[in-house]
Amino acid sequence: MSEYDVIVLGAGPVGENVADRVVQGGLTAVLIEHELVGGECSYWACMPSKALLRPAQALRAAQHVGGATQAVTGRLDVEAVLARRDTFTSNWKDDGQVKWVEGAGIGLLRGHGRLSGTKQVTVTAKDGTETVVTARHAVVVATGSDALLPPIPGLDDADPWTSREATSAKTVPASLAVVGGGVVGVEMATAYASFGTTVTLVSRGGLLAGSEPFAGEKVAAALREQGVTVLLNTATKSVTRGDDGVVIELGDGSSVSAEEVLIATGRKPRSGDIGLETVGLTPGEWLHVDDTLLVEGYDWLYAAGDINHRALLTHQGKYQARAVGDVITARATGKPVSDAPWGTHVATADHQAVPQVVFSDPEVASVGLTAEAAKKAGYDIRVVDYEIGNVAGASVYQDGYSGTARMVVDEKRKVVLGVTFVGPDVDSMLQAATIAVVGEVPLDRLWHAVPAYPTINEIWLRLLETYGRP
Ligand SMILES: Cc1cc2nc3c(=O)[nH]c(=O)nc-3n(C[C@H](O)[C@H](O)[C@H](O)COP(=O)(O)OP(=O)(O)OC[C@H]3O[C@@H](n4cnc5c(N)ncnc54)[C@H](O)[C@@H]3O)c2cc1C
Ligand SMILES: NC(=O)c1ccc[n+]([C@@H]2O[C@H](COP(=O)([O-])OP(=O)(O)OC[C@H]3O[C@@H](n4cnc5c(N)ncnc54)[C@H](O)[C@@H]3O)[C@@H](O)[C@H]2O)c1
Repeated sequence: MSEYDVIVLGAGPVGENVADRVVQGGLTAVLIEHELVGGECSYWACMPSKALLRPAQALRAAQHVGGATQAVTGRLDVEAVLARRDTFTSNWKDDGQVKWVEGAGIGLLRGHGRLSGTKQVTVTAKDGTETVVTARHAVVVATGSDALLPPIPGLDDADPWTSREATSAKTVPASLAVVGGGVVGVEMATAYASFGTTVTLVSRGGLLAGSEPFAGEKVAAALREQGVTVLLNTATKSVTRGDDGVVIELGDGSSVSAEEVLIATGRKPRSGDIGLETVGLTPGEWLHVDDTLLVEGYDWLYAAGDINHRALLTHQGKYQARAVGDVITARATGKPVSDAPWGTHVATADHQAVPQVVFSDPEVASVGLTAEAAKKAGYDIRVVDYEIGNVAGASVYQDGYSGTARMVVDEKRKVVLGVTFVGPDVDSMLQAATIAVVGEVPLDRLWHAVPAYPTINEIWLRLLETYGRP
Protein backbone atom coordinates (compact mmCIF):
# COMPACT_ATOMS: atom_id res chain seq x y z
CA MET A 1 0.00 0.00 0.00
CA SER A 2 1.30 3.48 -0.74
CA GLU A 3 0.29 6.78 0.76
CA TYR A 4 0.14 10.26 -0.76
CA ASP A 5 -1.19 13.54 0.55
CA VAL A 6 -3.65 13.71 -2.32
CA ILE A 7 -5.04 11.13 -4.74
CA VAL A 8 -6.43 12.44 -8.02
CA LEU A 9 -8.68 10.03 -9.90
CA GLY A 10 -8.50 10.84 -13.63
CA ALA A 11 -5.63 12.53 -15.46
CA GLY A 12 -7.58 14.74 -17.82
CA PRO A 13 -6.86 18.46 -18.02
CA VAL A 14 -8.56 18.96 -14.67
CA GLY A 15 -6.89 16.14 -12.77
CA GLU A 16 -3.47 17.15 -14.11
CA ASN A 17 -3.98 20.70 -12.88
CA VAL A 18 -5.21 19.64 -9.45
CA ALA A 19 -2.15 17.43 -8.97
CA ASP A 20 0.20 20.13 -10.22
CA ARG A 21 -1.29 22.69 -7.89
CA VAL A 22 -1.02 20.56 -4.73
CA VAL A 23 2.55 19.54 -5.57
CA GLN A 24 3.43 23.20 -6.09
CA GLY A 25 1.91 23.77 -2.65
CA GLY A 26 4.38 21.32 -1.13
CA LEU A 27 2.16 18.20 -0.90
CA THR A 28 2.59 14.83 -2.60
CA ALA A 29 0.08 13.67 -5.21
CA VAL A 30 -0.63 10.68 -7.41
CA LEU A 31 -2.66 10.69 -10.60
CA ILE A 32 -4.60 7.57 -11.55
CA GLU A 33 -5.39 7.10 -15.23
CA HIS A 34 -6.87 4.14 -17.09
CA GLU A 35 -6.62 5.51 -20.61
CA LEU A 36 -4.50 8.41 -21.93
CA VAL A 37 -2.93 11.04 -19.68
CA GLY A 38 -4.44 14.28 -20.95
CA GLY A 39 -8.04 13.04 -21.04
CA GLU A 40 -10.90 13.64 -23.42
CA CYS A 41 -9.92 17.21 -24.23
CA SER A 42 -6.51 16.34 -25.66
CA TYR A 43 -7.45 13.31 -27.74
CA TRP A 44 -11.18 13.30 -28.56
CA ALA A 45 -12.61 16.72 -27.79
CA CYS A 46 -11.26 20.29 -27.68
CA MET A 47 -7.95 19.89 -29.48
CA PRO A 48 -8.85 17.53 -32.34
CA SER A 49 -12.21 19.23 -32.92
CA LYS A 50 -10.61 22.65 -33.16
CA ALA A 51 -7.86 21.24 -35.38
CA LEU A 52 -10.58 19.92 -37.70
CA LEU A 53 -12.33 23.29 -37.78
CA ARG A 54 -9.45 25.75 -38.04
CA PRO A 55 -8.26 25.12 -41.65
CA ALA A 56 -11.70 25.79 -43.15
CA GLN A 57 -12.03 28.88 -40.96
CA ALA A 58 -8.69 30.18 -42.27
CA LEU A 59 -9.71 29.43 -45.86
CA ARG A 60 -13.08 31.14 -45.50
CA ALA A 61 -11.43 34.16 -43.91
CA ALA A 62 -9.12 34.58 -46.88
CA GLN A 63 -11.98 34.00 -49.33
CA HIS A 64 -13.83 36.98 -47.87
CA VAL A 65 -11.17 39.66 -48.18
CA GLY A 66 -10.94 41.18 -51.65
CA GLY A 67 -7.41 40.79 -52.97
CA ALA A 68 -6.90 37.63 -50.94
CA THR A 69 -10.07 36.15 -52.49
CA GLN A 70 -8.41 36.16 -55.89
CA ALA A 71 -5.33 34.40 -54.55
CA VAL A 72 -7.20 31.58 -52.82
CA THR A 73 -8.67 29.38 -55.49
CA GLY A 74 -8.15 25.86 -54.20
CA ARG A 75 -10.28 23.65 -51.96
CA LEU A 76 -9.51 22.39 -48.51
CA ASP A 77 -6.97 19.55 -48.54
CA VAL A 78 -8.84 17.14 -46.27
CA GLU A 79 -5.98 14.66 -45.95
CA ALA A 80 -3.71 17.46 -44.81
CA VAL A 81 -6.34 18.64 -42.33
CA LEU A 82 -6.56 15.14 -40.83
CA ALA A 83 -2.77 14.83 -40.74
CA ARG A 84 -2.47 18.18 -38.94
CA ARG A 85 -5.16 17.06 -36.49
CA ASP A 86 -3.09 13.93 -35.76
CA THR A 87 -0.16 16.08 -34.66
CA PHE A 88 -2.37 17.76 -32.06
CA THR A 89 -3.41 14.41 -30.60
CA SER A 90 0.19 13.14 -30.78
CA ASN A 91 -1.30 10.23 -32.73
CA TRP A 92 -3.23 9.30 -29.58
CA LYS A 93 -0.06 8.68 -27.58
CA ASP A 94 0.49 10.35 -24.24
CA ASP A 95 4.30 10.15 -23.88
CA GLY A 96 4.57 13.94 -23.89
CA GLN A 97 2.02 14.39 -21.14
CA VAL A 98 3.52 11.57 -19.07
CA LYS A 99 6.89 13.32 -19.32
CA TRP A 100 5.26 16.52 -18.06
CA VAL A 101 3.65 14.66 -15.12
CA GLU A 102 6.98 13.13 -14.15
CA GLY A 103 8.77 16.45 -14.52
CA ALA A 104 6.19 18.12 -12.29
CA GLY A 105 6.96 15.65 -9.50
CA ILE A 106 3.53 14.00 -9.64
CA GLY A 107 3.14 10.24 -9.17
CA LEU A 108 1.30 8.30 -11.89
CA LEU A 109 -0.51 5.00 -11.51
CA ARG A 110 -1.89 3.42 -14.68
CA GLY A 111 -5.11 1.48 -14.27
CA HIS A 112 -8.78 1.75 -13.37
CA GLY A 113 -9.28 3.48 -10.04
CA ARG A 114 -12.17 2.85 -7.68
CA LEU A 115 -12.80 4.36 -4.27
CA SER A 116 -12.59 1.48 -1.78
CA GLY A 117 -13.26 3.32 1.45
CA THR A 118 -12.58 6.64 3.14
CA LYS A 119 -9.47 8.30 1.61
CA GLN A 120 -8.67 5.05 -0.20
CA VAL A 121 -8.55 4.09 -3.87
CA THR A 122 -7.87 0.66 -5.36
CA VAL A 123 -6.26 0.68 -8.79
CA THR A 124 -6.63 -2.30 -11.10
CA ALA A 125 -3.95 -2.44 -13.78
CA LYS A 126 -4.54 -3.96 -17.23
CA ASP A 127 -2.93 -7.23 -16.10
CA GLY A 128 -5.33 -7.41 -13.14
CA THR A 129 -2.78 -6.37 -10.49
CA GLU A 130 -4.37 -4.36 -7.70
CA THR A 131 -2.69 -1.50 -5.87
CA VAL A 132 -4.30 0.19 -2.88
CA VAL A 133 -3.41 3.83 -2.33
CA THR A 134 -4.44 5.98 0.59
CA ALA A 135 -4.60 9.73 0.94
CA ARG A 136 -3.45 11.62 4.02
CA HIS A 137 -5.66 14.60 3.17
CA ALA A 138 -7.93 14.31 0.12
CA VAL A 139 -9.19 12.36 -2.85
CA VAL A 140 -10.21 14.40 -5.90
CA VAL A 141 -12.52 12.80 -8.44
CA ALA A 142 -11.80 14.21 -11.91
CA THR A 143 -13.09 11.38 -14.07
CA GLY A 144 -14.90 13.55 -16.61
CA SER A 145 -17.90 12.58 -18.71
CA ASP A 146 -18.88 10.23 -21.53
CA ALA A 147 -21.08 10.78 -24.55
CA LEU A 148 -24.72 10.12 -23.73
CA LEU A 149 -26.58 7.81 -26.08
CA PRO A 150 -30.34 8.43 -25.71
CA PRO A 151 -32.78 5.51 -25.80
CA ILE A 152 -33.60 5.82 -29.52
CA PRO A 153 -34.92 2.50 -30.90
CA GLY A 154 -32.25 0.70 -32.94
CA LEU A 155 -29.43 3.02 -31.92
CA ASP A 156 -27.41 0.51 -29.92
CA ASP A 157 -27.22 -1.85 -32.91
CA ALA A 158 -26.52 0.90 -35.45
CA ASP A 159 -22.86 1.43 -34.46
CA PRO A 160 -23.25 5.20 -34.17
CA TRP A 161 -20.43 7.70 -33.97
CA THR A 162 -20.01 9.70 -30.78
CA SER A 163 -17.74 12.74 -30.49
CA ARG A 164 -14.84 10.30 -30.16
CA GLU A 165 -15.27 8.85 -33.67
CA ALA A 166 -16.10 12.26 -35.14
CA THR A 167 -12.92 13.84 -33.80
CA SER A 168 -10.60 10.91 -34.54
CA ALA A 169 -11.90 9.71 -37.94
CA LYS A 170 -9.11 8.68 -40.29
CA THR A 171 -11.26 9.10 -43.38
CA VAL A 172 -14.23 11.30 -44.14
CA PRO A 173 -17.64 9.74 -44.90
CA ALA A 174 -19.53 10.78 -48.03
CA SER A 175 -22.55 11.58 -45.88
CA LEU A 176 -23.10 12.17 -42.19
CA ALA A 177 -26.28 12.59 -40.16
CA VAL A 178 -25.84 14.46 -36.90
CA VAL A 179 -28.42 14.04 -34.13
CA GLY A 180 -28.29 16.87 -31.59
CA GLY A 181 -28.23 20.64 -32.03
CA GLY A 182 -25.81 21.50 -29.22
CA VAL A 183 -22.18 22.52 -29.39
CA VAL A 184 -20.79 19.18 -30.56
CA GLY A 185 -23.47 18.78 -33.24
CA VAL A 186 -22.97 22.28 -34.58
CA GLU A 187 -19.16 22.15 -34.57
CA MET A 188 -18.94 18.73 -36.18
CA ALA A 189 -21.57 19.61 -38.80
CA THR A 190 -19.46 22.68 -39.64
CA ALA A 191 -16.24 20.66 -39.86
CA TYR A 192 -17.58 17.79 -41.96
CA ALA A 193 -19.48 20.11 -44.30
CA SER A 194 -16.16 21.84 -44.96
CA PHE A 195 -14.66 18.46 -45.90
CA GLY A 196 -17.27 17.97 -48.64
CA THR A 197 -19.37 15.49 -46.65
CA THR A 198 -23.12 15.76 -47.21
CA VAL A 199 -24.35 16.66 -43.73
CA THR A 200 -27.85 16.54 -42.28
CA LEU A 201 -28.26 17.99 -38.81
CA VAL A 202 -31.34 16.85 -36.88
CA SER A 203 -32.25 18.83 -33.78
CA ARG A 204 -35.28 18.24 -31.62
CA GLY A 205 -35.41 22.00 -30.90
CA GLY A 206 -33.43 24.92 -32.22
CA LEU A 207 -29.64 25.10 -32.27
CA LEU A 208 -27.44 25.99 -29.30
CA ALA A 209 -30.20 26.06 -26.71
CA GLY A 210 -29.13 28.07 -23.69
CA SER A 211 -27.44 30.71 -25.85
CA GLU A 212 -29.10 33.95 -26.95
CA PRO A 213 -31.71 32.85 -29.53
CA PHE A 214 -30.09 34.83 -32.36
CA ALA A 215 -26.93 32.70 -31.98
CA GLY A 216 -28.65 29.47 -32.95
CA GLU A 217 -30.64 31.21 -35.68
CA LYS A 218 -27.55 32.72 -37.29
CA VAL A 219 -25.60 29.47 -37.05
CA ALA A 220 -28.50 27.51 -38.58
CA ALA A 221 -28.71 29.97 -41.48
CA ALA A 222 -24.96 29.81 -42.02
CA LEU A 223 -24.89 26.00 -41.90
CA ARG A 224 -27.58 25.95 -44.57
CA GLU A 225 -25.45 28.30 -46.70
CA GLN A 226 -22.56 25.87 -46.21
CA GLY A 227 -24.78 23.14 -47.70
CA VAL A 228 -25.94 21.45 -44.50
CA THR A 229 -29.54 20.29 -44.32
CA VAL A 230 -30.69 21.60 -40.95
CA LEU A 231 -33.86 20.01 -39.59
CA LEU A 232 -35.12 21.86 -36.53
CA ASN A 233 -37.86 20.83 -34.11
CA THR A 234 -37.52 17.33 -35.47
CA ALA A 235 -37.61 14.18 -33.38
CA THR A 236 -35.46 11.14 -34.13
CA LYS A 237 -37.70 8.07 -33.90
CA SER A 238 -35.34 5.26 -34.83
CA VAL A 239 -31.93 4.49 -36.31
CA THR A 240 -31.27 1.41 -38.42
CA ARG A 241 -28.00 0.31 -39.99
CA GLY A 242 -28.20 -1.58 -43.26
CA ASP A 243 -25.66 -2.49 -45.95
CA ASP A 244 -25.55 1.07 -47.31
CA GLY A 245 -25.26 2.92 -44.03
CA VAL A 246 -27.84 4.21 -41.59
CA VAL A 247 -31.45 5.22 -42.01
CA ILE A 248 -32.88 7.63 -39.47
CA GLU A 249 -36.63 7.75 -39.15
CA LEU A 250 -37.84 11.21 -38.20
CA GLY A 251 -40.85 12.39 -36.22
CA ASP A 252 -42.68 13.68 -39.31
CA GLY A 253 -42.51 10.24 -40.98
CA SER A 254 -39.69 11.15 -43.36
CA SER A 255 -36.22 9.63 -43.16
CA VAL A 256 -32.58 10.53 -43.65
CA SER A 257 -29.97 8.14 -45.04
CA ALA A 258 -26.28 8.57 -44.38
CA GLU A 259 -23.04 6.63 -44.32
CA GLU A 260 -22.53 7.43 -40.62
CA VAL A 261 -24.61 8.90 -37.81
CA LEU A 262 -23.10 11.08 -35.10
CA ILE A 263 -25.03 11.17 -31.83
CA ALA A 264 -24.29 14.47 -30.10
CA THR A 265 -26.97 14.60 -27.43
CA GLY A 266 -25.00 15.59 -24.35
CA ARG A 267 -22.86 13.91 -21.72
CA LYS A 268 -23.25 11.53 -18.77
CA PRO A 269 -21.03 11.37 -15.67
CA ARG A 270 -18.12 8.93 -15.68
CA SER A 271 -19.02 7.72 -12.22
CA GLY A 272 -20.68 4.35 -12.84
CA ASP A 273 -17.70 2.24 -11.81
CA ILE A 274 -15.54 4.33 -9.50
CA GLY A 275 -16.55 2.80 -6.18
CA LEU A 276 -18.90 5.58 -5.10
CA GLU A 277 -21.03 3.01 -3.25
CA THR A 278 -18.09 2.26 -0.90
CA VAL A 279 -18.33 5.77 0.54
CA GLY A 280 -22.12 6.09 0.57
CA LEU A 281 -22.68 7.76 -2.81
CA THR A 282 -24.73 6.54 -5.77
CA PRO A 283 -22.84 5.23 -8.82
CA GLY A 284 -23.64 6.84 -12.16
CA GLU A 285 -24.57 10.25 -10.78
CA TRP A 286 -22.94 13.68 -11.09
CA LEU A 287 -21.11 14.66 -7.88
CA HIS A 288 -22.56 17.72 -6.18
CA VAL A 289 -19.99 20.04 -4.68
CA ASP A 290 -19.79 23.31 -2.74
CA ASP A 291 -17.84 26.27 -4.10
CA THR A 292 -14.54 24.84 -2.77
CA LEU A 293 -15.34 21.71 -4.84
CA LEU A 294 -15.86 19.59 -1.74
CA VAL A 295 -18.47 16.89 -2.33
CA GLU A 296 -21.47 17.78 -0.18
CA GLY A 297 -21.37 15.87 3.12
CA TYR A 298 -17.65 14.97 3.02
CA ASP A 299 -14.50 16.65 4.36
CA TRP A 300 -11.96 14.70 2.27
CA LEU A 301 -13.69 14.02 -1.07
CA TYR A 302 -13.59 16.63 -3.83
CA ALA A 303 -14.86 16.60 -7.42
CA ALA A 304 -13.65 18.90 -10.19
CA GLY A 305 -14.26 19.24 -13.92
CA ASP A 306 -17.07 17.68 -15.93
CA ILE A 307 -17.89 15.19 -13.16
CA ASN A 308 -19.44 17.89 -10.96
CA HIS A 309 -21.63 19.15 -13.84
CA ARG A 310 -21.04 22.83 -13.01
CA ALA A 311 -19.66 23.82 -16.43
CA LEU A 312 -18.58 21.17 -18.93
CA LEU A 313 -15.62 23.10 -20.31
CA THR A 314 -11.90 22.56 -20.03
CA HIS A 315 -11.03 26.11 -19.04
CA GLN A 316 -13.70 26.14 -16.34
CA GLY A 317 -12.56 22.74 -15.04
CA LYS A 318 -8.97 23.96 -14.89
CA TYR A 319 -10.16 27.04 -12.99
CA GLN A 320 -11.81 24.69 -10.51
CA ALA A 321 -8.59 22.68 -10.39
CA ARG A 322 -6.62 25.75 -9.29
CA ALA A 323 -9.18 26.48 -6.56
CA VAL A 324 -9.39 22.89 -5.32
CA GLY A 325 -5.62 22.33 -5.43
CA ASP A 326 -5.04 25.47 -3.39
CA VAL A 327 -7.83 24.82 -0.88
CA ILE A 328 -6.63 21.27 -0.22
CA THR A 329 -3.13 22.65 0.36
CA ALA A 330 -4.47 25.37 2.67
CA ARG A 331 -6.60 22.95 4.67
CA ALA A 332 -3.73 20.43 4.91
CA THR A 333 -1.22 22.98 6.10
CA GLY A 334 -3.52 24.88 8.44
CA LYS A 335 -3.46 28.05 6.38
CA PRO A 336 -6.53 30.32 6.22
CA VAL A 337 -9.20 29.31 3.73
CA SER A 338 -10.52 32.09 1.52
CA ASP A 339 -13.98 30.79 0.64
CA ALA A 340 -16.08 33.95 0.38
CA PRO A 341 -17.40 34.64 -3.15
CA TRP A 342 -14.49 35.47 -5.50
CA GLY A 343 -11.99 34.25 -2.88
CA THR A 344 -8.81 32.30 -3.69
CA HIS A 345 -10.34 28.94 -2.87
CA VAL A 346 -13.71 29.04 -4.61
CA ALA A 347 -14.96 28.66 -8.17
CA THR A 348 -17.43 31.56 -8.00
CA ALA A 349 -17.26 32.27 -11.73
CA ASP A 350 -18.98 28.94 -12.45
CA HIS A 351 -22.29 30.47 -11.40
CA GLN A 352 -22.64 33.53 -13.61
CA ALA A 353 -19.46 34.21 -15.56
CA VAL A 354 -18.65 31.20 -17.72
CA PRO A 355 -17.07 32.08 -21.05
CA GLN A 356 -17.52 29.81 -24.06
CA VAL A 357 -16.67 29.89 -27.73
CA VAL A 358 -18.56 27.73 -30.20
CA PHE A 359 -16.19 27.37 -33.13
CA SER A 360 -18.86 27.35 -35.80
CA ASP A 361 -18.88 29.75 -38.74
CA PRO A 362 -19.95 32.33 -37.59
CA GLU A 363 -18.45 31.81 -34.15
CA VAL A 364 -20.51 32.28 -31.01
CA ALA A 365 -18.58 33.78 -28.10
CA SER A 366 -20.48 34.36 -24.89
CA VAL A 367 -20.02 34.96 -21.20
CA GLY A 368 -22.35 35.40 -18.28
CA LEU A 369 -26.12 35.45 -18.36
CA THR A 370 -28.33 35.56 -21.41
CA ALA A 371 -31.27 37.95 -21.29
CA GLU A 372 -33.60 35.06 -20.51
CA ALA A 373 -31.38 33.64 -17.78
CA ALA A 374 -30.95 37.08 -16.21
CA LYS A 375 -34.70 37.63 -16.15
CA LYS A 376 -35.23 34.19 -14.64
CA ALA A 377 -32.67 35.04 -11.95
CA GLY A 378 -34.75 38.08 -11.05
CA TYR A 379 -32.57 40.87 -12.45
CA ASP A 380 -34.09 44.06 -13.79
CA ILE A 381 -32.29 44.15 -17.13
CA ARG A 382 -31.86 46.15 -20.27
CA VAL A 383 -30.74 44.43 -23.47
CA VAL A 384 -28.55 46.27 -25.97
CA ASP A 385 -28.03 44.83 -29.46
CA TYR A 386 -25.72 46.10 -32.20
CA GLU A 387 -24.78 44.81 -35.63
CA ILE A 388 -21.03 44.19 -35.58
CA GLY A 389 -20.78 44.73 -39.35
CA ASN A 390 -21.46 48.44 -38.79
CA VAL A 391 -18.19 48.85 -36.91
CA ALA A 392 -15.38 50.25 -39.08
CA GLY A 393 -12.90 47.65 -37.86
CA ALA A 394 -15.23 44.82 -38.89
CA SER A 395 -15.74 46.16 -42.41
CA VAL A 396 -11.95 46.36 -42.93
CA TYR A 397 -11.48 42.96 -41.37
CA GLN A 398 -13.77 41.12 -43.76
CA ASP A 399 -15.85 42.17 -46.77
CA GLY A 400 -19.53 42.15 -45.86
CA TYR A 401 -18.79 41.26 -42.23
CA SER A 402 -22.00 40.11 -40.63
CA GLY A 403 -22.45 39.63 -36.92
CA THR A 404 -24.47 40.61 -33.88
CA ALA A 405 -23.50 41.62 -30.36
CA ARG A 406 -25.73 41.67 -27.32
CA MET A 407 -24.99 43.16 -23.92
CA VAL A 408 -27.26 42.42 -20.96
CA VAL A 409 -27.13 45.15 -18.32
CA ASP A 410 -28.20 44.95 -14.69
CA GLU A 411 -30.20 48.17 -14.46
CA LYS A 412 -29.89 48.40 -10.70
CA ARG A 413 -26.12 48.25 -10.48
CA LYS A 414 -25.38 49.45 -14.05
CA VAL A 415 -23.00 46.54 -14.68
CA VAL A 416 -22.77 44.00 -17.48
CA LEU A 417 -24.33 40.61 -16.66
CA GLY A 418 -23.68 38.94 -19.98
CA VAL A 419 -22.34 39.44 -23.48
CA THR A 420 -22.81 37.42 -26.66
CA PHE A 421 -20.96 38.01 -29.91
CA VAL A 422 -21.88 36.11 -33.07
CA GLY A 423 -19.66 36.65 -36.09
CA PRO A 424 -16.39 35.70 -37.73
CA ASP A 425 -13.43 35.58 -35.31
CA VAL A 426 -15.34 37.05 -32.38
CA ASP A 427 -13.50 34.73 -29.99
CA SER A 428 -10.72 37.25 -29.54
CA MET A 429 -13.17 39.75 -28.04
CA LEU A 430 -14.43 37.41 -25.35
CA GLN A 431 -11.83 38.06 -22.68
CA ALA A 432 -12.72 41.76 -22.48
CA ALA A 433 -16.34 40.77 -21.95
CA THR A 434 -15.34 38.24 -19.29
CA ILE A 435 -13.36 40.89 -17.43
CA ALA A 436 -16.32 43.28 -17.57
CA VAL A 437 -18.65 40.61 -16.16
CA VAL A 438 -16.31 39.18 -13.50
CA GLY A 439 -15.05 42.63 -12.50
CA GLU A 440 -18.61 43.98 -12.40
CA VAL A 441 -17.13 47.06 -14.02
CA PRO A 442 -19.64 49.93 -13.84
CA LEU A 443 -20.79 51.11 -17.26
CA ASP A 444 -19.61 54.67 -16.61
CA ARG A 445 -16.09 53.31 -16.08
CA LEU A 446 -16.31 51.06 -19.18
CA TRP A 447 -16.64 54.28 -21.21
CA HIS A 448 -12.98 54.87 -20.33
CA ALA A 449 -11.89 51.50 -21.74
CA VAL A 450 -11.24 52.89 -25.21
CA PRO A 451 -11.19 50.29 -28.01
CA ALA A 452 -8.43 50.73 -30.57
CA TYR A 453 -9.49 52.02 -33.99
CA PRO A 454 -10.15 50.36 -36.39
CA THR A 455 -10.63 47.00 -34.65
CA ILE A 456 -13.79 44.98 -34.16
CA ASN A 457 -13.46 45.81 -30.46
CA GLU A 458 -15.10 49.13 -31.27
CA ILE A 459 -18.31 47.15 -30.85
CA TRP A 460 -17.93 48.00 -27.14
CA LEU A 461 -18.18 51.72 -27.88
CA ARG A 462 -21.26 51.18 -30.04
CA LEU A 463 -22.93 49.05 -27.36
CA LEU A 464 -22.24 51.73 -24.74
CA GLU A 465 -23.42 54.53 -27.02
CA THR A 466 -26.60 52.61 -27.78
CA TYR A 467 -27.19 52.15 -24.06
CA GLY A 468 -26.51 55.84 -23.42
CA ARG A 469 -24.12 57.38 -20.93
CA PRO A 470 -25.36 56.51 -17.43
C1 LIG B 1 -16.23 17.08 -29.07
C2 LIG B 1 -15.95 17.94 -27.87
C3 LIG B 1 -15.33 19.15 -28.04
C4 LIG B 1 -15.06 19.96 -26.94
N1 LIG B 1 -14.47 21.17 -27.15
C5 LIG B 1 -14.21 21.97 -26.10
C6 LIG B 1 -13.60 23.23 -26.29
O1 LIG B 1 -13.31 23.64 -27.40
N2 LIG B 1 -13.32 23.98 -25.21
C7 LIG B 1 -13.63 23.56 -23.94
O2 LIG B 1 -13.35 24.29 -22.99
N3 LIG B 1 -14.22 22.37 -23.73
C8 LIG B 1 -14.52 21.57 -24.78
N4 LIG B 1 -15.10 20.34 -24.56
C9 LIG B 1 -15.35 19.90 -23.18
C10 LIG B 1 -14.06 19.30 -22.56
O3 LIG B 1 -13.58 18.26 -23.36
C11 LIG B 1 -14.32 18.80 -21.15
O4 LIG B 1 -14.95 19.81 -20.40
C12 LIG B 1 -13.01 18.40 -20.47
O5 LIG B 1 -12.36 17.37 -21.17
C13 LIG B 1 -13.27 17.97 -19.03
O6 LIG B 1 -12.05 17.64 -18.42
P1 LIG B 1 -11.99 16.60 -17.22
O7 LIG B 1 -10.56 16.52 -16.81
O8 LIG B 1 -13.02 16.93 -16.23
O9 LIG B 1 -12.44 15.21 -17.86
P2 LIG B 1 -11.76 14.31 -19.05
O10 LIG B 1 -11.06 15.17 -20.04
O11 LIG B 1 -12.86 13.45 -19.51
O12 LIG B 1 -10.67 13.49 -18.27
C14 LIG B 1 -11.01 12.52 -17.32
C15 LIG B 1 -9.91 11.48 -17.27
O13 LIG B 1 -10.20 10.55 -16.25
C16 LIG B 1 -9.90 9.25 -16.70
N5 LIG B 1 -10.69 8.32 -15.88
C17 LIG B 1 -12.03 8.29 -15.78
N6 LIG B 1 -12.41 7.35 -14.91
C18 LIG B 1 -11.29 6.77 -14.46
C19 LIG B 1 -11.02 5.72 -13.53
N7 LIG B 1 -12.01 5.11 -12.87
N8 LIG B 1 -9.75 5.36 -13.33
C20 LIG B 1 -8.74 5.98 -13.97
N9 LIG B 1 -8.93 6.97 -14.85
C21 LIG B 1 -10.18 7.36 -15.08
C22 LIG B 1 -10.27 9.28 -18.17
O14 LIG B 1 -9.63 8.25 -18.88
C23 LIG B 1 -9.79 10.67 -18.56
O15 LIG B 1 -8.44 10.64 -18.98
C24 LIG B 1 -15.41 19.52 -25.64
C25 LIG B 1 -16.05 18.29 -25.47
C26 LIG B 1 -16.32 17.51 -26.56
C27 LIG B 1 -16.99 16.18 -26.35
N1 LIG C 1 -16.41 24.82 -28.07
C1 LIG C 1 -16.78 24.33 -26.90
O1 LIG C 1 -16.69 24.99 -25.87
C2 LIG C 1 -17.35 22.96 -26.81
C3 LIG C 1 -17.38 22.14 -27.93
C4 LIG C 1 -17.97 20.90 -27.83
C5 LIG C 1 -18.48 20.47 -26.62
N2 LIG C 1 -18.41 21.27 -25.54
C6 LIG C 1 -19.00 20.83 -24.26
O2 LIG C 1 -19.36 19.49 -24.35
C7 LIG C 1 -20.63 19.29 -23.78
C8 LIG C 1 -21.41 18.30 -24.61
O3 LIG C 1 -21.82 18.87 -25.85
P1 LIG C 1 -23.09 18.31 -26.58
O4 LIG C 1 -23.28 19.09 -27.83
O5 LIG C 1 -23.02 16.83 -26.66
O6 LIG C 1 -24.25 18.61 -25.54
P2 LIG C 1 -25.25 19.85 -25.45
O7 LIG C 1 -25.90 19.69 -24.14
O8 LIG C 1 -24.60 21.11 -25.81
O9 LIG C 1 -26.31 19.56 -26.61
C9 LIG C 1 -27.05 18.39 -26.64
C10 LIG C 1 -28.12 18.50 -27.70
O10 LIG C 1 -28.73 17.23 -27.85
C11 LIG C 1 -30.13 17.38 -27.79
N3 LIG C 1 -30.70 16.14 -27.27
C12 LIG C 1 -30.59 15.66 -26.02
N4 LIG C 1 -31.24 14.49 -25.93
C13 LIG C 1 -31.76 14.22 -27.14
C14 LIG C 1 -32.55 13.17 -27.66
N5 LIG C 1 -32.93 12.16 -26.90
N6 LIG C 1 -32.90 13.23 -28.97
C15 LIG C 1 -32.51 14.27 -29.73
N7 LIG C 1 -31.79 15.30 -29.29
C16 LIG C 1 -31.42 15.27 -28.00
C17 LIG C 1 -30.36 18.60 -26.93
O11 LIG C 1 -31.62 19.15 -27.19
C18 LIG C 1 -29.21 19.49 -27.38
O12 LIG C 1 -29.53 20.19 -28.55
C19 LIG C 1 -21.31 20.65 -23.72
O13 LIG C 1 -21.79 20.85 -22.42
C20 LIG C 1 -20.25 21.64 -24.06
O14 LIG C 1 -20.04 22.55 -23.00
C21 LIG C 1 -17.86 22.50 -25.61
